[in-house]
Amino acid sequence: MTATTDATVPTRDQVLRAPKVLLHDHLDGGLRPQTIIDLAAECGHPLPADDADALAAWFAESADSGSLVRYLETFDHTVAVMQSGPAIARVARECVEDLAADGVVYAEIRYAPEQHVEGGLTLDEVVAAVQQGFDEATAAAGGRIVVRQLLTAMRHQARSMEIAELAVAWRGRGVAGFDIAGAEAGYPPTRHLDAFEYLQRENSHFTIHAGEAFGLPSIWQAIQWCGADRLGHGVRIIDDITVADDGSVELGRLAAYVRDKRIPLEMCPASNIQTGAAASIAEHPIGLLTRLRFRVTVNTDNRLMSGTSMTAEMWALVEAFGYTLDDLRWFTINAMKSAFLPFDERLAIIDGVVKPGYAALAAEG
Ligand SMILES: O=c1[nH]cnc2c1ncn2[C@@H]1O[C@H](CO)[C@@H](O)[C@H]1O
Ligand SMILES: [Zn+2]
Repeated sequence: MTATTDATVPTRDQVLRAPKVLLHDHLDGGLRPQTIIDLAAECGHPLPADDADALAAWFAESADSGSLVRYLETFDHTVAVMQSGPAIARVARECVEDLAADGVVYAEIRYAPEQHVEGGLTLDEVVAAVQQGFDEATAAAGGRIVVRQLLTAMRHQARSMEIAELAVAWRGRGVAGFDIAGAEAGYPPTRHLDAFEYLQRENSHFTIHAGEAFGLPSIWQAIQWCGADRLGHGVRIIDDITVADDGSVELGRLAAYVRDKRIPLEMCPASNIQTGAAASIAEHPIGLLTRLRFRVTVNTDNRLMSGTSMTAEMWALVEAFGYTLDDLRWFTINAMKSAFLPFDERLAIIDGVVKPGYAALAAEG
């Protein structure tokens, strides 16, 4: 053991206090239950439950269906109450407050602007409202957390080019990249090839939800046709890896490419169990992929639907795999290296925040 690392298994309190980096978290999947109730009352949206605990339970149960499509239906209620500037700004502000309280030091938060125009907002006004909420909360947190937006286009819709242009227009003003999300089967990433090609010409960054509810062809398209910088989930890359009875491992060409190129996997264990992409945390491919040193990152996906947090995700991994502070530090540095932030800013967070934070925990013995 060196002075700055620790090979002991942390306590839950240490996981909470450890600096954490979050690359995959949906703004409309992380509302506080009470906020949904308040906003629904303001805009007259009927909810399936009317007190905060019952509503939280409804989301968790409804999302627990084993199907991505059914999981996504729960977003009807969160998106419905995020249709005005003040409502969106409040959700964005509270998101940052909740992440900061959970020990997150850097986060990229995504949502689909096209889903927030029912109340008459323009796409630009939606992005501005989110940014206002982020700015207020990051200022209040006194620099303890840095937050960027990722703009998502819905893969079953046809607005990806417009959203890609919006991401480029807002680059440097709080937006760090682009994504596509929604039901995966039947909506391959190549459907949005023009948007991805445009972003590449603009030297922009993007990630693609791929290999969650659909397998290798989706991952292959996302990387080799669309040029994704990172993979949202990417769990099905496991289908291209063979583990023999003697424990030896063979990577197929796609899995080898993903590992060799250090393509970041935005893994979201709790969400994957709800949508049926993995049977349990202990059986989640993150264990093998970590052992094989893919560039694995740990994420929440939807804190409301999965009743989760960065601390809860990491703690579940500690319990299932016996991960040490060194392992959590590795996930965190992997994530920070993979962020859509300029290199010098990534380095400043790794050297100025992540490493000292883990060193302080290691010194606790
Ligand atoms: O795990 C997921 N896979 C695919 N799509 C998702 C997931 N979580 C959320 N969304 C979709 O992304 C939209 C914008 O944030 C959400 O409204 C939801 O439909
Ligand atoms: Zn997601």
